[in-house]
Amino acid sequence: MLFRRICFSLSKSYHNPLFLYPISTNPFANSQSYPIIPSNFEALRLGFRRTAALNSHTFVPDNTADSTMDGPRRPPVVPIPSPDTSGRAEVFRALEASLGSTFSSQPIVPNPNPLIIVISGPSGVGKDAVIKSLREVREDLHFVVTATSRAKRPGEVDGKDYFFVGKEEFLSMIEKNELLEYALVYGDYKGIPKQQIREFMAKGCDIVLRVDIQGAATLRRILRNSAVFVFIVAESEEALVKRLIDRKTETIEALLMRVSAAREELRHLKEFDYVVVNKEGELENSVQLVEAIIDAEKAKVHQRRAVI
Ligand SMILES: Nc1ncnc2c1ncn2[C@@H]1O[C@H](COP(=O)(O)OP(=O)(O)OP(=O)(O)O)[C@@H](O)[C@H]1O
Repeated sequence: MLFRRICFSLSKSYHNPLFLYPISTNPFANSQSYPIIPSNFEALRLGFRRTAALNSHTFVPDNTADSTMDGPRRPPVVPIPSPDTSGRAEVFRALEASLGSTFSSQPIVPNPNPLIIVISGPSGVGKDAVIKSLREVREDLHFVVTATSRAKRPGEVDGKDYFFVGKEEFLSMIEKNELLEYALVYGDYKGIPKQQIREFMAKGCDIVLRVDIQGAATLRRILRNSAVFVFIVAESEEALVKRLIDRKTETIEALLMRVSAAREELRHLKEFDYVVVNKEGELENSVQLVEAIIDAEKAKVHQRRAVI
């Protein structure tokens, strides 16, 4: 009851700072040019007058003004010509003069921070397929090339498929803390070079990292919420297994290992920020959804900020 009374008396108070907020804040104002004096049009519109006795952000109701929102208005101190009869520049200047400040040409919102997008999911769900299509439609993304200690296979291109570095060099990269994350996979090292990420983030590019579930878990520990984690999944276990069989790239042993690992890997879904169900024959929709996730992340008011 006491709380309600306080709220009621605050809402009645003309000294309530919330009540005054729209007057004292002008998001378009360039405060370098003129001091912001919210004295004329806006104040008159709301039926306030400025008082010298109170501080510059404080106003009291002007009983001489018409304080109803829809009633007749007092003309602004600086007459503003109608856009119907005057040029845009003239109306623009009059609006500035009336507000007592110039309109800034600075962007209202700064450029979004470069984003790190971690794409992961069980084997065979379509990570590579999604990334391949994404590469074609988004030029502003940098797809990180992983470093590996394994030998180059026929047809592989250094710097495109992997950075092929010898085992000695890889160990030296670990020693110098040059890798964001690394793992020993079937006797070969694989890792993400920090320098490559730094270089492209400095150019304003968003970064895409394609890692397995274990890699994603490690990156989550390192990057926490500064990166966005996307889990790609097939619509069903059955669809996933059929896709892997059709790919014809695995031996029977490898196939069995991948499908049994996939079951366990699906449990990690909750550690991700987004899930994309890559349905059979609907690869394009999945790519569009990943794009929408990136766009939504770039439009966030509270941006992620990754420091590598
Ligand atoms: N939406 C889809 N519909 C039908 N086939 C698909 C779809 N997405 C991917 N594929 C096919 O499924 C197979 C597995 O996809 P892909 O190789 O991209 O999986 P992956 O997640 O990268 O697997 P891995 O982790 O084993 O490398 C490929 O043959 C690919 O062309």
